[in-house]
Amino acid sequence: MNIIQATNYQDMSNQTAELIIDTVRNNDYVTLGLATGGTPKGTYQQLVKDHQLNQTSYQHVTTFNLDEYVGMRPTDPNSYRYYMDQYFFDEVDIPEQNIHIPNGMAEDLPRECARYEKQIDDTNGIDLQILGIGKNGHIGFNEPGTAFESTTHVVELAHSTRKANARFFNHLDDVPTHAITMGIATIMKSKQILLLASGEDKAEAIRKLIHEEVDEHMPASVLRHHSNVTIIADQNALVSA
Ligand SMILES: N[C@@H]1[C@@H](O)[C@H](O)[C@@H](COP(=O)(O)O)O[C@@H]1O
Repeated sequence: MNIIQATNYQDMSNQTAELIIDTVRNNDYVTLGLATGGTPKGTYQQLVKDHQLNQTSYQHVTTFNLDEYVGMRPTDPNSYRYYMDQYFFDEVDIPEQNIHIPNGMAEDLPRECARYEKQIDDTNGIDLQILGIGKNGHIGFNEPGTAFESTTHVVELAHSTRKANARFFNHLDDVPTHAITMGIATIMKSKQILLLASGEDKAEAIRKLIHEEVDEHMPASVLRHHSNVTIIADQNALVSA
C-alpha cells in the first residue's frame, strides 16, 4: 500500500483531486467509483474548480457510487444521489446516462443489487475507486463482519454508523436503518483504489488498516490484499500509524 501524508484536509483533497484529474485527462474512457460522506467533499470541490478553470471534461467518464440508503428518494436532500448532484454531477459535464447509484427505492432490493453488480461488470469494472473509512473500519457500508466475498447487497447499518451519519439528519431516528452497498468483493475488483482519511477520529481505523492483520472484523483491512491501493491521509489521521 502506498501512503501519502497530507498536511491537512485541504491538502488531502487537493492531492486526491490531482490524481483523479490525471486519470480522467489521460484516458479515452474512465470508470470512477465514487464515495460520499464528509471526507470526499473537498475533493469534489477541487474537481469542480478544475473543471471550471481548465475545462477538464467528464463526457467520457462513467461513475458508480458505493452505496445508497434504502427507502430514500433521489430528491431527498439526505440521499447520496442528492449529495452527488449537489457537490459534483450538476457542476460538471458528465452525461446523465453515465451516472450510476444503487436505487434505494427499488421494490425488489436483491434484484436491484444483482442488477447493479452486473452493470459494473458489463462496464468492464471500475478503474479508480474512491473510498472513505468509517471509525469502525467500514468501507462503503460494509460493516465489521461482512464477508470478503460479498458483492452488492443490502445491509443493516450498525448503530455507530447511524449515529455518525446522524449529523446530516435532524434526528437519529431519521437515519435509515438499511442501505444498498457495493460488497467487499465488488470494491476489490477495482483496478486502483484511493482511500481518504482526515482527522484524529479516523486515526485508530487507519492504524489498524496499516498494522493489524487482515480480518473481516476490520473491513478495510482487506485492502492489504489489493495490489494498487493508495491511502491519502492527513497528519491527524496518521498520528497513531
Ligand atoms: N457510507 C459512508 C462511507 O462511504 C463513508 O466512507 C463513511 C465515512 O464518512 P465520513 O467521510 O463522513 O467520515 O461513512 C458513510 O457511512
